[in-house]
Amino acid sequence: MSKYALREAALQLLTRIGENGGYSHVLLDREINKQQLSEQDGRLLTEMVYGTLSHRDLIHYYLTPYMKKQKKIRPWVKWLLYMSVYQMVFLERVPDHAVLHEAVEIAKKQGHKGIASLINGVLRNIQRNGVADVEEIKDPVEKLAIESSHPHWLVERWVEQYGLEITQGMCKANMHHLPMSVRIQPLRISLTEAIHQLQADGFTVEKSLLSPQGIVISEGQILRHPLFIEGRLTVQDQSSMLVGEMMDLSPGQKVLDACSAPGGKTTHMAEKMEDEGEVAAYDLHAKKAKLVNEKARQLELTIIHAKQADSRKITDEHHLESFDRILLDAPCSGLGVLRGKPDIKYHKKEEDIFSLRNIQDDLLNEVSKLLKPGGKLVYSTCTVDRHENEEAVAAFLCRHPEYEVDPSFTNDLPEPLQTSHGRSEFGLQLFPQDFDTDGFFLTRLIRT
Ligand SMILES: C[S@@+](CC[C@H](N)C(=O)[O-])C[C@H]1O[C@@H](n2cnc3c(N)ncnc32)[C@H](O)[C@@H]1O
Repeated sequence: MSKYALREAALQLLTRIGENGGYSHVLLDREINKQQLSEQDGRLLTEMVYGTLSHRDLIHYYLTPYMKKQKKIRPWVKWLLYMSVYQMVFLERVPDHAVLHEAVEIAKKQGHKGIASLINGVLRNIQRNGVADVEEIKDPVEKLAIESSHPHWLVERWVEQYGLEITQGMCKANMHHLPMSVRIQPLRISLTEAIHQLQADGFTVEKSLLSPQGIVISEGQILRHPLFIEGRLTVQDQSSMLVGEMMDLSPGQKVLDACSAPGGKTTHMAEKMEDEGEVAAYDLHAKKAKLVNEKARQLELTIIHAKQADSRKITDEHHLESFDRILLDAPCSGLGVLRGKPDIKYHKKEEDIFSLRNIQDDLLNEVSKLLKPGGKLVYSTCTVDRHENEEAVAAFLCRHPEYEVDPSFTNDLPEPLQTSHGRSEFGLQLFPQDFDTDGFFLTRLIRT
């Protein structure tokens, strides 16, 4: 595909995602497959789309002084400018004159001479005079929000909860690509064998520090590899692997996974149980519960039975105090998983945190009734927010004096996490910059 056609495709995707909020990874994959793009073209298209989206607010800041006289411009014109400025400022290997020339050509073709001349004027001015320095922004929260293109309310909230330094680390990590990690199905392949096979096939891999089943892949297309296709390994972020590691499972137990789809943690638990015992898995949506059963089949695990149910009423399905282990991997605001999908940070709303917390409280209250005395309950979220994490646990413990944080929780954490600054009396908050993972929270409670 010519560079011009690639830029046109990038512009179409950006306008659609930026204005209508389509899922960037789904639309990008679809475009790459539809156009049958080479690996190199696919990478450039992804770079232009993801790069522009993840730097949206910073680019807007750069453009503002050059757009003062402009009244409203059409969305595609705005995205053409954003995309061009992204390439001029951040992509060193693309010469400015090529970016400028092609932007003007696209403007002529899709609009008219007037738009082409606007694009030409703005981009030439930027080429001549450069862009503003964010250091000029005095307020540190505002500066961080703009330079990392995160919503102001979120940066403010994080700074209040975790301080400026940790927030800076988080925002920076969210601007970078998340390395892919996979989990071996240990009943079907050993870690050494999997690493050996992947290396022999040209992959660059290393063992995870957080799970003995985890492999971090820095080079190589795992989704096309036979080990993945045959279900000998599955894709899972290392932070999520921690859950299976911390459930303290053994063969023969009866386990509840209250919010299970798509089944990453359900299958991990069944592996830890050597596929002996029972995992009752639920999800609010029937279609999603089906995904859990499919994943279990793919990985050749037989003890998982997933069904649709609202786990806020799960005591309708089971006897009280009947499970050895319970996992509540709760629906959450997802503020820990902003890095893979650069546009989702713009759609998050602070009020969602409060409505989700109500659901988390209801779920915790309900599932906790099903745990046997002496049993263990893991509560986890893929978010970074005290209200949904530490505070949710603290409030639960107040309401349920029969529960406490498992005193051996910290000692059982993998070695690198034992001294992590995210530990508190209520659990462990993993920040995305700590181990280059998603942001994640987990804790283990016991019923005394
Ligand atoms: C964080 S995701 C779970 C991810 C899953 N544990 C995994 O590792 O693959 C939360 C899930 O909870 C489900 N959910 C939300 N509210 C629920 C409810 N009231 N009862 C059961 N499931 C619910 C959502 O549909 C979503 O699939």
